[in-house]
Amino acid sequence: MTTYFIADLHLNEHQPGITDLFLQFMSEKAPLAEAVYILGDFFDFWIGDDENSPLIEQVKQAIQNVTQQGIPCYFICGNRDFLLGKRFAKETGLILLPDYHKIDLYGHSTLLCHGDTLCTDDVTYQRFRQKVHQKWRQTLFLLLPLRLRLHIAQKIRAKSRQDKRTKPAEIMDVNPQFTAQIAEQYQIEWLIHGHTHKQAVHSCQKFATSDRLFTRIVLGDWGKTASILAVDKQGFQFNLERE
Ligand SMILES: O=C(CCCCNC(=O)Nc1ccc(S(=O)(=O)N2CCN(c3cc(Cl)cc(C(F)(F)F)c3)CC2)cc1)NO
Ligand SMILES: [Mn+2]
Repeated sequence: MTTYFIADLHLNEHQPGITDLFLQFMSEKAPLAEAVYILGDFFDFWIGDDENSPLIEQVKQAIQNVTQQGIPCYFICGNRDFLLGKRFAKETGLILLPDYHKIDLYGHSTLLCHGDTLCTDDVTYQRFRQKVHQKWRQTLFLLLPLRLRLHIAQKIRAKSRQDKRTKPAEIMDVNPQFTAQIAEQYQIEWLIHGHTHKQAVHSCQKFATSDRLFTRIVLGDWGKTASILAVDKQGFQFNLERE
């Protein structure tokens, strides 16, 4: 039996090819899985569970088909789809997980997260994140009419694109010291996350002094190809070597 991990599909209306890759994964691989974990930035943006579109309907149906077969599908929100909530989960059978979630993965103590919380050097982003994760702000935002939320979202996305162009690349990667501290705190061997779009397997030191290591597995973003991490009792592998 295999457990799958995917993240950073950034599903949106303008990239139907990625949606097709997801639908293919959910009809060919997921039904044979022990579990499926979606580790955030699943949608390119998300302004509330009341939003609807053919894309959202199609994706909901695909998830529901799998969860109704008794295959658990878990979701950790990303920096783009942190407003995906209980209603979406109820409609699809998705199980929402907190920002950090520890599991036993075939005998390996493993921590799952999206990865944006590990990018502590990006102070302006962390400030933005802290604000929009405040419950009262989310409640207020979700009370706004959908059209107004869409308008605000477009503005913020444009600003994000601008920031991404101007920020030095290294601050948008995980902070090694903070990541090691999290690994130590949760007492884990494996850390699986997405967000940086840099598919890789890193062997990291828990602390500068100690020789204790942990393995950091980074999921890639989806584009022409999917990035799917498959784990079973023999170990783990990515579906495709990146071109
Ligand atoms: O890699 C890096 C950097 C990576 C880039 C980080 N940037 C990034 O994620 N940007 C971003 C994420 C989500 C969207 S959105 O369109 O989905 N949407 C916007 C409006 N959202 C909102 C919510 C609340 Cl509660 C309150 C408000 C308020 F108050 F502003 F109205 C707005 C809900 C979500 C738009 C852009 N660093 O390491
Ligand atoms: Mn992300």
